[in-house]
This record gives sequence, C-alpha cells and structure tokens, in this order.
Amino acid sequence: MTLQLRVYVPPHPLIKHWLGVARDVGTPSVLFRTAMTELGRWLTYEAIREWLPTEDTQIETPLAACPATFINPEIPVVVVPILRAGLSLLDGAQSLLPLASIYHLGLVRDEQTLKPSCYLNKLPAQMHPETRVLITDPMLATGGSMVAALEEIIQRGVDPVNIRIVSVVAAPPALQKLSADYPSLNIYTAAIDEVLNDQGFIVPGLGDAGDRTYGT
Ligand SMILES: O=P(O)(O)OC[C@H]1O[C@H](OP(=O)(O)OP(=O)(O)O)[C@H](O)[C@@H]1O
Ligand SMILES: O=c1cc[nH]c(=O)[nH]1
Ligand SMILES: [Mg+2]
Repeated sequence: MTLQLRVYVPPHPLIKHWLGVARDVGTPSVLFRTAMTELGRWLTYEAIREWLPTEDTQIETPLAACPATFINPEIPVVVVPILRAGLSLLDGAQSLLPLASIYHLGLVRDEQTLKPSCYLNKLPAQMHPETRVLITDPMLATGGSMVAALEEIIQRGVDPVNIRIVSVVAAPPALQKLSADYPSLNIYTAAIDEVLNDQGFIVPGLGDAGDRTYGT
C-alpha cells in the first residue's frame, strides 16, 4: 500500500470564524488566545476521529442489555505541544482529551537560518508503538520545526501512522517536506496559505503566533 500525506481543512463555521479572529491584526492577545483555544478544540475534535482507540462492550441500561463503545484506556494517548505557540492550542485539545499525557517540546527557529533548535524536551525515553500522539503547533512554515519534533517522537518508538498534527496555518514548503519524509501523516489545519516571505513568515498567515499569544 502506498501511503500519502493527508491534509484536512475541515469546512466548519466555528473553525472559519476563529481563524478570521486570529488572523486579524487588530485582535488583542487576550482574544487571540481565545481564538487559538477554540481552534485547538475544534481541530482536535476533527483529528481524533477514527484515531482515538475504542473498545466494544456490553452494558445494561435500566431496561435491557445494550452494546456500548468506550475509549480504550489501555492505549496511551499523548499530546505534544511545540512551545511556545503550540501551547496556545493545548487547552482546547485537552478539553477533549482530559486523560492524555502532555509532553512539552520547546523549539525555536533561528531568525536568520530558519533552522529550529531545541531548548526543552520532556518526552519520555521510550513510547509504545501504539501510542496515539497529537502534535500541536499553529504554524507549519518551512516545516523544519515539525520535522525536528517528529524525529524526536519516532526515535522513541512511536509508529508514525499513529501521529496526527493539529495546526492552524500550513504553507506548501512544510507540506512538501512532511509529505516526502512522513507520508503516513494526517494533518488537521484551519487553512493552507500560499507563500512564505523572505523572513520565513507565512503570508497572509497570522503573524508570529508565539508573540501574539504572549503579547511579546
Ligand atoms: O515550519 P517552521 O519554519 O519551522 O516554522 C514554524 C515554527 O515557527 C514558530 O515557532 P518560533 O520559532 O517562532 O517559536 P515560538 O513559538 O516560541 O514563537 C511556530 O510556532 C513553529 O514552531
Ligand atoms: O508565519 C509564521 C511562521 C513561523 N512562525 C510563526 O509564528 N509565524
Ligand atoms: Mg515565534
């Protein structure tokens, strides 16, 4: 079977609404954070379809026996927010995955070379191959940060087919790089924008997501 990167842009009015709020240059940090939380929530809702492991069982209603499906607690579910900006999507993701373990990964791009460097890595030494991993990072620009995150996660034993990405704005260079290196990935994003500018910013994008989240 040939695997191919899948990028989902869910056509949901709430996702469109909060994307518009996040993009608007006049949106203050406090509202920007609300927009990112809501985008994290609704994109996670879409991303965990046919991904969150379930188990079928039999229960008794007050009236009769009835089949039921529950979340399978045996398979670990993990969220990896890429600091800083990925943290802005975490509250929304966590509201749907309250039992997930959160492993923080701090990456920052060099403003000149655009290469990421890691300043915090709270990933465990090993992860079970079946672990479901949701990575949150609102901006996929050159793709360098996401590739660095995927390398760290996969070298710890996770099967790439169990990894999903929640993003807000994705750009073609990142999608091309991820498609070549990780064809089994599923990406959930609010928008795909056309270009990067000379500084590696997505245009029209939403600016520096980390700075806008934290008012820096
Ligand atoms: O696809 P890339 O070209 O790697 O760019 C995307 C990365 O850049 C931003 O992080 P940044 O380095 O600005 O750190 P911050 O989140 O702390 O602002 C963003 O949050 C991504 O992690
Ligand atoms: O447009 C961009 C690109 C990278 N990081 C951001 O925060 N914004
Ligand atoms: Mg930034």
